[in-house]
Amino acid sequence: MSWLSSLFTQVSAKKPRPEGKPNLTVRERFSALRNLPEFLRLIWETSPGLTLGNIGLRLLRAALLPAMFYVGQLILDSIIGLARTSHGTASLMPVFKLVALEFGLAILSDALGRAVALLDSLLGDLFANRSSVRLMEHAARLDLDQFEDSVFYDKLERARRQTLSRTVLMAQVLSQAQDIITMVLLAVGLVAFNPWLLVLLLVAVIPAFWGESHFNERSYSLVHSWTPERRELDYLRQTGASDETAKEIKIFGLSGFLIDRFRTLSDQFYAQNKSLVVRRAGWGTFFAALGAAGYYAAYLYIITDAVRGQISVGQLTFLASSFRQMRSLLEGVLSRFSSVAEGALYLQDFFDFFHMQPQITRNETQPVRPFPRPIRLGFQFENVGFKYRNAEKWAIRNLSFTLRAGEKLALVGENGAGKTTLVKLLSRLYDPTEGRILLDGYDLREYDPAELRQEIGVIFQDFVRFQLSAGQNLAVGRIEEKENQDRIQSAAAQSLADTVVKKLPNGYEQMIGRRFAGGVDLSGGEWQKIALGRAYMRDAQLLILDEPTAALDARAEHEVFQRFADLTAGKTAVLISHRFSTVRMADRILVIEHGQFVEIGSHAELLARGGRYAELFALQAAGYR
Ligand SMILES: Nc1ncnc2c1ncn2[C@@H]1O[C@H](COP(=O)(O)OP(=O)(O)OP(=O)(O)O)[C@@H](O)[C@H]1O
Repeated sequence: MSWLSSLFTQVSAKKPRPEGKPNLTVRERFSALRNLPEFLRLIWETSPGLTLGNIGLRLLRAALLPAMFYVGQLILDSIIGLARTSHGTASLMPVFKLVALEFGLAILSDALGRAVALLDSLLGDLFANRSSVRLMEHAARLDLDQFEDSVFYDKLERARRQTLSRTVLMAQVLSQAQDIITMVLLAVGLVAFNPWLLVLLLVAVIPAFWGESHFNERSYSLVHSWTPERRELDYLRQTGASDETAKEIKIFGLSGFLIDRFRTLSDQFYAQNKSLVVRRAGWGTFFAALGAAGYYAAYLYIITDAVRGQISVGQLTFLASSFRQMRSLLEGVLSRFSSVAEGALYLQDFFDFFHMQPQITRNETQPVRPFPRPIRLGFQFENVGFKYRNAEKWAIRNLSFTLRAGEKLALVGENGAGKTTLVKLLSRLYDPTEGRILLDGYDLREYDPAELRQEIGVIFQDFVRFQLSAGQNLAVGRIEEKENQDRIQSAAAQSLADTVVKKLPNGYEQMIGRRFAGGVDLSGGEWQKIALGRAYMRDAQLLILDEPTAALDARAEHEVFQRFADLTAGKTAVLISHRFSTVRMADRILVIEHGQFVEIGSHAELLARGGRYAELFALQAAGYR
């Protein structure tokens, strides 16, 4: 039995499991079970009442089956007793009572089954909802940096996808416990009669379980190792018959070529799969026969005892039914074990996700520094360097400059120079890898990140187009003020979003974006005006606009900046733009290249200096001549 030896090598040698590959070693299956207590605790916390009810009903149901078998035994024995002694004259009342009892138990068992299914589904729905809320709450606490790690992201995705299957896992775990209790109760009866019956049962069932696991793993491996070919098969099938490809397939006469390749590949897969399913069917028959042999051996043994008068006919049926039931329960428990253990392994992703902690938090050990109002000195970059997670090169390096309080600073640099990165460091979406950023002389890390973000209004170039109403899309700039219509309307007026809203059929109530019914989509520039309005929703001390006007037409851009200068009077502002017509309005301009400082100064100073800025400015100006 080569499969048997391969099973044992699995137990002893743990192989690395490629990502997404579902076949597990036995050891992996067992060790994943350690996640179950924590999982059960979460279920309990979801609803102690429903959980208690569920467990209570299942306990009752677990005990019902042995009770019914026992009543069956009593019925048979009393029938035989009556037939022997009374020759039809004695009262049938005791038998009727027993039958009525069995009938009652049968109805109760059915009702309990339905009640358990109902509680499973209610508890499962509630658990799925609570898990999604927990997941969203925890994800909101984590750092941006963590979302950019592909391993973390896979974990989050898997944790998210697991929400539904975890409710299945919950029902499986509870059913497993219920069946085990039924088995223990039935086993007590069998052991009381003869312990060897239990041994016989295990001998009959366990090989079938091992066989099942082995062939499951083989099919998974086959399917897994054939992933590229199966993708190719899908591709060939689609390419061979689709509206997009039909034209070229006909003109070039490619159908024969594609069909031949499809036929070759699918025949190879068929051959390999056939050998596996034939072996599986063969072994399956053998194991089923082994199980049946165990059952009939036990049956013979019990019959012999009954014939010898050592047990009654009622006991005979009780034991035979118990044995048969135990066999099917044991098979069920063992095969469910595989899926429970696999589900428990996926729980690991879920828990790993929750064990992850954000790095950018308030320092709990030090008293938090109150945010300065107003900012007096500004933000000072001291030799700041930053490298994205898993990135080879530095996005920003050796950067030193001061963003003075109250000034309007424009950032200029080619694509990928590090402008957006600098803004993310200012708003503490990331912390510098090297060096530090000071605010009024103290490290930015000494302030509460939540307070810092309240004082900063940032509109990123890839701002979010929320599928919400126009008013809500503005209100996200300060969500606490979502009911404050005056504030929303004045923010809209400041960013020119009011001109967009006026044209909408339902004004501020109009759903924008196409995802939901009745939604109206906007042009790129119209979206940008709405997004800009978010910056004016808050009374931030530092305003950052990352390419805020890229999609605006020339007239709108001019107007936006006229207003911007007025509206940010006395506030600190950072502007990122590739348009020099915008940039030149700033008090000073910082030029960066490959994440490094190049020069800083006013438009006039930089032009006079004749450096990089003057060169870029001349280049763009030439385009307009
Ligand atoms: N999340 C990220 N992970 C890894 N690298 C990143 C990430 N974001 C940006 N980078 C890299 O960091 C460098 C600086 O990017 P940044 O977005 O700051 O440039 P930018 O000056 O704003 O460019 P643009 O003018 O195109 O908006 C680029 O080389 C970019 O590829």
